[in-house]
Amino acid sequence: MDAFVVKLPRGPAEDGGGSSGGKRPRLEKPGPERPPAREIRAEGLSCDYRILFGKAEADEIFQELEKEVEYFEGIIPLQVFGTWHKIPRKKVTYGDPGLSYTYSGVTFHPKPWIPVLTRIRERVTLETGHTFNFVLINRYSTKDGLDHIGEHRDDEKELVPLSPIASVSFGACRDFVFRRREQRGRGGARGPARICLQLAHGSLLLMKHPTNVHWYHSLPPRRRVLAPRVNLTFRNVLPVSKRGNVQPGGPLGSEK
Ligand SMILES: O=C(O)CCC(=O)C(=O)O
Ligand SMILES: [Fe+2]
Repeated sequence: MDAFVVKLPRGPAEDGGGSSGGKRPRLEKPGPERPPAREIRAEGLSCDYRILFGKAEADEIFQELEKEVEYFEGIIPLQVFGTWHKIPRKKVTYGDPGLSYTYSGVTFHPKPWIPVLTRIRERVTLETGHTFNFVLINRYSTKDGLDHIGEHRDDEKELVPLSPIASVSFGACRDFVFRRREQRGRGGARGPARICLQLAHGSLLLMKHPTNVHWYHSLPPRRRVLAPRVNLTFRNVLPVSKRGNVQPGGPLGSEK
């Protein structure tokens, strides 16, 4: 059996303040609305998962996201093994002025921050101690559960090296699957090859280095999930002046 399912709601209790320690202010105490944070660890994988927003606040933010976020219009090309496709979801980026990233050879500039995104970003910073200058938003629609994101790593050269990625989800709870980059074989002596999480409404998954070096992740199609889902990945993008020789098509490219 190669799949390892992390049953998030019933795992061992962790410190609700996250892993980076220090003197960060602690938010409300874990309670029925706010279960304790959970560390997810495997060889080369280090993530923290927690409920960041209780249901009422998550509902309110989700509604505001649905009203205020303006997704990129038209067909966003996705090149997989040399063939062009339309991405199977909606997508947009927001961020600090002057940043840019290249997707399948096309350079995009993020839209300026809007209040609902600033609110989420500030809460993520308060909770994790990390700051972020950019967010990639994916919306998986209601139509048939087939909207998805294929297997990829968030390892673009435009990202600040070693910086974590904070993934915040609203709406339908969907499976999120990590798959180890190197299949080691020989009885799986090095731990699980796959880890499946369920990312709940209002949750935060903090993906820390070196997760995106050693593990791919995906959000597979789920025909039975008919409710929409919005996911925000907060990132740190290098200002253009500080970038090395970034290859066109590489940054935030491949499946994204
Ligand atoms: O929707 C998700 O949970 C994952 C999104 C993702 O992996 C990405 O935007 O790079
Ligand atoms: Fe990703």
